[in-house]
Amino acid sequence: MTATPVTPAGITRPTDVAALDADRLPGLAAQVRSLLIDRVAATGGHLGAGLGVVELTIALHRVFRSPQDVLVFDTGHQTYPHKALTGRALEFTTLRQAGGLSGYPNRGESPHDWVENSHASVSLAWADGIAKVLALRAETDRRVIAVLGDGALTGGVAWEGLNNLASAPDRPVIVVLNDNGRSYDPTVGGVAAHLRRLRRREAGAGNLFTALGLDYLGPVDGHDIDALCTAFRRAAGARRPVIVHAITRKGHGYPPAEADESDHMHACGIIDPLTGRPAKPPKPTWTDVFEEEIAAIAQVRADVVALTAGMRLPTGLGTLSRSRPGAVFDSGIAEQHLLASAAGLATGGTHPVVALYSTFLHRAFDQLLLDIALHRLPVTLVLDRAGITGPDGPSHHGMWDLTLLAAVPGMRVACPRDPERLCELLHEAVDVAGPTALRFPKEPATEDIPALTRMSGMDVLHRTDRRPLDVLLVAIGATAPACLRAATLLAEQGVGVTVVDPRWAWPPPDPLLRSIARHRVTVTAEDGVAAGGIGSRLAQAAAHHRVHVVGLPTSFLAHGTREQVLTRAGLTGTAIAATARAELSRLTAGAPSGSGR
Ligand SMILES: Cc1ncc(C[n+]2csc(CCOP(=O)(O)OP(=O)(O)O)c2C)c(N)n1
Ligand SMILES: CC(=O)[C@@H](O)[C@H](O)COP(=O)(O)O
Ligand SMILES: [Mg+2]
Repeated sequence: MTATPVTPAGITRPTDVAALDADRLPGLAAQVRSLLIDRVAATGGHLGAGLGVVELTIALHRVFRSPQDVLVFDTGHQTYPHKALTGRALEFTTLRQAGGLSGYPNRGESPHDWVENSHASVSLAWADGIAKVLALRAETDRRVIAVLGDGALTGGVAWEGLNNLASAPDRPVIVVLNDNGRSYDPTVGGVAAHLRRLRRREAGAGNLFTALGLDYLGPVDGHDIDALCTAFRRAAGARRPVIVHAITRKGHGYPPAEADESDHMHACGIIDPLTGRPAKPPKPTWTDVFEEEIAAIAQVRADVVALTAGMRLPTGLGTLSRSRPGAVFDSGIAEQHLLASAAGLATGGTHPVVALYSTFLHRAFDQLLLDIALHRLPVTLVLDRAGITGPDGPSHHGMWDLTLLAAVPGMRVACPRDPERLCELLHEAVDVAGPTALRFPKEPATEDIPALTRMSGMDVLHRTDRRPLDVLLVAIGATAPACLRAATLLAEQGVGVTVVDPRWAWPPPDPLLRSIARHRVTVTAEDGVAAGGIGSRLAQAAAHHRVHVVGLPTSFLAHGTREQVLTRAGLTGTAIAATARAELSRLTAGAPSGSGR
């Protein structure tokens, strides 16, 4: 009689995986795969990467004893199988929803999760640090395993990791290289070429890893559980730093993902699980607007080139890469290299446009400050996913960029309020002979918000007729709709409101400081941390006037929909209006002014 199939729901802990008869493992893999497809189809999330590591994750949990053995996943987008095999299978109905399962490892969910940061290439550093502390505590019976992708291996900090792991033969970290040949695009650069030669066992390929001093096991079929278990046991027995080179296929086992040449369904929205097609036709996004405009600009500006860190399509460089292939440069997942290479390109007379997600700028701040700004080079950063991204959670919100950018000498920061202004400001930015940045949110392209008038670059969006200049609302970028909503609420309460959009939010246009001086109260709104952001710098610049900053708290904001997170953070029209009212009341009562947030 055939045994009943093992379902992930029946796996409450990794030892359940280890205890299974080997002939039941293919069934378990099939069950995990269908769980991922069914659940991600219903909620949206990452798919291709997780499908590619189902067998690899089963093998990890058969050979190693998590959490006694430490499993560190790089980037973390591929950990849905790991979550399914560590007792969370039933929670996938809440995936990436407020209060529900995170799309990345999360220490609050499970002792089997270690690194919540979804930024690539740091798993080896984490593993190195954990191995060191285990050695200090003489806990030599615990193994440390880092699982990183071939894309993550194109990041410089991964090579810093290999360098350090190789320096400590007595601290045996096991590196599992999940090589599916893809980042989003096929992985680029010399590392990718070397991995291809190793995959093909080409004679004379050499081996970068053994040359550094690690043992190398592979290439191993990353979908053969038995072969993987054998390799992992050998790696564990080596008692020295070792890399297991597993060859996997991104999207494996789900034909729509396997057939998706763009990125093997790396991430998807709500889809029909049978076809893999979106349940609803996708709406045009800000990224789409940028994609079209940068291609149009580059058609007439031969000096304009575009740069990406392994994210050509997600950052909207697809059209340009097809219309002018030589104008788009992909560094791999290497933002620090990307920005310093932009400095080199700019020195040579081009105007580089560096397309990044806002959150990934953090690791290249030094290159922005001392390679680009110090030399006052004409580089434009286009920061997508700025502000609250939502379901991707705290390590993906693009909420620190304004604070970082405003601290850079000579930096000019454009914050378009709508797609029309995105196009306008992009054209202006590529004409600036110095460092500029332009940022926009992850959401469908909003309706254009026309201005009543423009004063030296600053747009006036609303004025309450026949009312005094009680409140000035300064809308930074995508907060304009919320500020206009606040103006309506305040006007209903008899408050005179002016709403302005500086467009170039930093440094502030002169008319903005004059407007602040003319109004009783100023409230600024930005989808960036309030501390050190545009508003607090305006407050500083207009210190003798009442400026109240509505912005995001300096804290890590959990995942949820963008609207839920913005509402929780008080970045809504109602909350902005309440801030203005409270300040006016304090003024009227002669009470001391409240501090900015
Ligand atoms: C520093 C950084 N830059 C960009 C990204 C966006 N990103 C997420 S996954 C990914 C591709 C990762 O490729 P790989 O490591 O090979 O994993 P795979 O998806 O193939 O399993 C990228 C570029 C990121 N998470 N971190
Ligand atoms: C893990 C990672 O960094 C990317 O996959 C990111 O989650 C994609 O974000 P979008 O879905 O907003 O393109
Ligand atoms: Mg990969």
